[in-house]
Amino acid sequence: MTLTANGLSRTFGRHVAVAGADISVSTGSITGLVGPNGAGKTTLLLMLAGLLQPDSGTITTDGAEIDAPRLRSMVGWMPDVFGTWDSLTAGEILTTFGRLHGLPRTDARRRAVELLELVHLAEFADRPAHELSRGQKQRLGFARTLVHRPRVLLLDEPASGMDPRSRVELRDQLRTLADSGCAVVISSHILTELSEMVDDVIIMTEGRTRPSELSAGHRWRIREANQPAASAITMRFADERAAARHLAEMITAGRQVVEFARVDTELEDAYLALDADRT
Ligand SMILES: Nc1ncnc2c1ncn2[C@@H]1O[C@H](COP(=O)(O)OP(=O)(O)OP(=O)(O)O)[C@@H](O)[C@H]1O
Repeated sequence: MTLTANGLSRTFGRHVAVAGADISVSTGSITGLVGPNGAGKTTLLLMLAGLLQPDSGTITTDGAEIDAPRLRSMVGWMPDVFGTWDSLTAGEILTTFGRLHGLPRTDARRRAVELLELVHLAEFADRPAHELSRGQKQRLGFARTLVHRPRVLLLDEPASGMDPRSRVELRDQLRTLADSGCAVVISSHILTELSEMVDDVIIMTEGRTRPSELSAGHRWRIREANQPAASAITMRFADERAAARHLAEMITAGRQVVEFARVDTELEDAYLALDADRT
């Protein structure tokens, strides 16, 4: 399944927030959405989630136009600030969302238990949401996003309040979800982290989208024993297997490799090379 938006635009009063944005995401892939503050990322995601009416443009799934209610039923939307109903417990919040998505009561309860376990909040099932920390609320927000088993996940800065372990888990969970048939879009300003988890990147500036001009594959830094750090070399490999093959060849040839690591600043470099700035 492919979700495609063409020429999406949205203005607020006289301010053009999104100006003819294009994006296409498919099952199995994780797409990063990056851009400066005010570039229009959240506005674009809201339109893709069926929560904000575009002024113009089309949204299709596998080529067929899709209306907002159907979009809402297939998309899981995780906003950057997750408002909870503070007096409800974590379990009640997820059950309520399940019910709102049309699950029968017992299924909604079962799904809530399953999701609280997934995000390691089972012990908070019966505690009111106001007792959760910011990162815990974000994990609950992620669980809420998954309640109706969406086929498309749109996540706006999902990891900003999470601790390192939760971030790593989120990254693994997103890959598992993509592998099991989800298309994932994730907006983030943490570019090194993003580049570790995405297959594609869309850059947004002043309401417009453009594919990132990242080359295929990744660069790896290689240093041999007694080689000064400054003279370590970098090489580009198509994928991890190719990198591992090269490492094996070096070792077989008796080279004393002491550093062999992926360089994850490429997205950051491409971003900083943009002329665009915050608005
Ligand atoms: N409801 C609104 N009413 C008026 N202007 C809005 C509204 N929502 C967004 N905007 C404006 O539209 C532009 C795009 O905002 P948006 O939130 O989509 O940017 P963003 O790329 O998500 O930014 P950030 O990285 O800071 O989250 C901004 O200039 C913002 O001020």
